[in-house]
Amino acid sequence: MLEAAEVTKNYGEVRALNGFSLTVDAGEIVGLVGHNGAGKSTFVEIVSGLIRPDAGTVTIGGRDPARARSDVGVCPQHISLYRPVTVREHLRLFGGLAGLRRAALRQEIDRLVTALRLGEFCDRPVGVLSGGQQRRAQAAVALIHRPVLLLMDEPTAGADPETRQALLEVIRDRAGEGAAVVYTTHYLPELTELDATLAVARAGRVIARGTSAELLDKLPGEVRVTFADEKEVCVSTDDPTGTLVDLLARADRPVTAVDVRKPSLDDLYRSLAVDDD
Ligand SMILES: Nc1ncnc2c1ncn2[C@@H]1O[C@H](COP(=O)(O)OP(=O)(O)OP(=O)(O)O)[C@@H](O)[C@H]1O
Repeated sequence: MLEAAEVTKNYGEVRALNGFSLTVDAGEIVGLVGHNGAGKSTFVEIVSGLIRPDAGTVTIGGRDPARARSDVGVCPQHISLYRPVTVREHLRLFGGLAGLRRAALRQEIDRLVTALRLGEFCDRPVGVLSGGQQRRAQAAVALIHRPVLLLMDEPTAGADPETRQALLEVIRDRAGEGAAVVYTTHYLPELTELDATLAVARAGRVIARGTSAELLDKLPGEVRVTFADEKEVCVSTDDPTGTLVDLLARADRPVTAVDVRKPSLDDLYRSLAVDDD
């Protein structure tokens, strides 16, 4: 659905993207992670058709982003809604612009009002809503025309657990119906909940891609043995079981505790996304 190859984008001296490549299939959720400034939002803006790359290619269902806008739903990192306009009016406006007719538009609005729990504030201007309510409204605007590619740029930033849960459920449902999803976040447990594959960005390119299991498999685990005198031995190892057996066999004092820690998504993030400088 989305194919990006060797995309480069410079802002003056700053190289925001430096050979960024990513493929996302229909029905796939890709968790795009990476430290601040890695290039995630710049990539999302290029795929949205908002800015053009300096080099490289991006296609959405085989088309240029500028020609595929109606296929794409964008939830930008910063709220970009009209403050005096109500949530329902936003949904009518953007649904109408995307070509939804009356009955279909009403049905789609009703679905989103229920799924994202917008009912209580749907007829209030965006400007008077709380941050979490605005987040839900922004997501609804991204989803109203049932896009086949969803670009969600930190959609749950600052959201409370209920808002987060509602957003994740809707995104999972849309992927289940065949939408391709690019989901950027700094909150990695969300990616497990979404059953997302991962793309790790660093310095303007994707440096690791795969399921979390595949990426975690390449990381060492940690074995910790505590002795009766409260001294500890902690070893980073590719073979935790073998290492533990070895440490216990060589122990010259009573052992009071052992702990084998498998690598976590946080370890993965730390190992792959640290800046070079
Ligand atoms: N409009 C712009 N003008 C100049 N520099 C920019 C602009 N947009 C982004 N950059 C720079 O490009 C680089 C990549 O920024 P980008 O916002 O894409 O990163 P990000 O991975 O989304 O970061 P974050 O996690 O903080 O949202 C950064 O060095 C940033 O300062």
